[in-house]
Amino acid sequence: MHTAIELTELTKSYGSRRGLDGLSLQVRAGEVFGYLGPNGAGKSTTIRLLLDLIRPTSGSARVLGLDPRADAARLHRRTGYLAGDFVVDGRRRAGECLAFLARLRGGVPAHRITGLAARLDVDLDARIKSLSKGNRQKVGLIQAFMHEPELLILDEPTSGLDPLVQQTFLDMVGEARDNGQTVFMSSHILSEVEAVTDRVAIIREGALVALDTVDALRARSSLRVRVTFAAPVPAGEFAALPGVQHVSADGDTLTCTVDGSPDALVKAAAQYTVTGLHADTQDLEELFQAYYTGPRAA
Ligand SMILES: Nc1ncnc2c1ncn2[C@@H]1O[C@H](COP(=O)(O)OP(=O)(O)OP(=O)(O)O)[C@@H](O)[C@H]1O
Repeated sequence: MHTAIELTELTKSYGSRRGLDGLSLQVRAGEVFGYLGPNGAGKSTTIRLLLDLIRPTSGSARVLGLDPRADAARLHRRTGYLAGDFVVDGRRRAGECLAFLARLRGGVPAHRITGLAARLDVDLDARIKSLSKGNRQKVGLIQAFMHEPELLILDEPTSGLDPLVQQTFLDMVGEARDNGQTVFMSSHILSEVEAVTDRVAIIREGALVALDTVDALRARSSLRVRVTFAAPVPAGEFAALPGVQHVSADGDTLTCTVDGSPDALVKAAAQYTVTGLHADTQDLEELFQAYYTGPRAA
């Protein structure tokens, strides 16, 4: 089986509100897939649909080749799920909760639980209610990873984790991939997950706006250019060039962005006396901001 998750025209309406709007995408078996989008984009809605915690208004989802609704019990045994709002009985000790969840999953070797707890620095004897938000999140991660499921579905797994623990988490994800497991994880911050993701989908207002590798998305970044001339130049002439946008002139300095080749810009600038030239690419976070706020087009 080469497809771990397949969404076809998946739509979820909450009354008149649209949670998800005809979303189609495929997650390949064995990949680490980042699911990104701003708050309210529909990430948790998608994840809840995958686990049959809510039902679609129309369209369909297949997970590990199964129907989330008809095959829910079989599917839940083969997946590890971390909810965005992971909650367990606060009066119980972390170790008791994990042992209980391990039994529900048909048994997990004790060393898997203690090993993950040691790695993430979780006190298994502590009562859940005494744990900080970050430590509760770590208990959530342990229960998702402990049975080495074929598919991990993680909703905002890095939320509340300090940078050191985030790195441990990323290592765990990398090891899961090496082990042949598939990881589908949501985040609204690309930099927290880009190091381990094979591909990322960016969604906004319930629809897909981009799906590619991080490198390919990076290659789509615009070039930011600042040219200084010996004397002021007519900005309009540059604004008309292919791919050149956001042109502004300040005295003898012209700034703009360029999509694609800068050839036309360089040739136009060469008609005048150039005294300085500076060019750099948008950083990834800026690019993502553009996806989050720019026109809704894939
Ligand atoms: N139970 C619900 N009832 C009504 N509207 C809902 C419900 N759940 C989600 N929505 C709406 O659906 C849209 C998508 O929400 P969702 O929680 O899936 O987004 P998200 O991408 O996970 O956001 P966040 O990053 O803030 O968790 C939002 O507009 C939200 O207000």
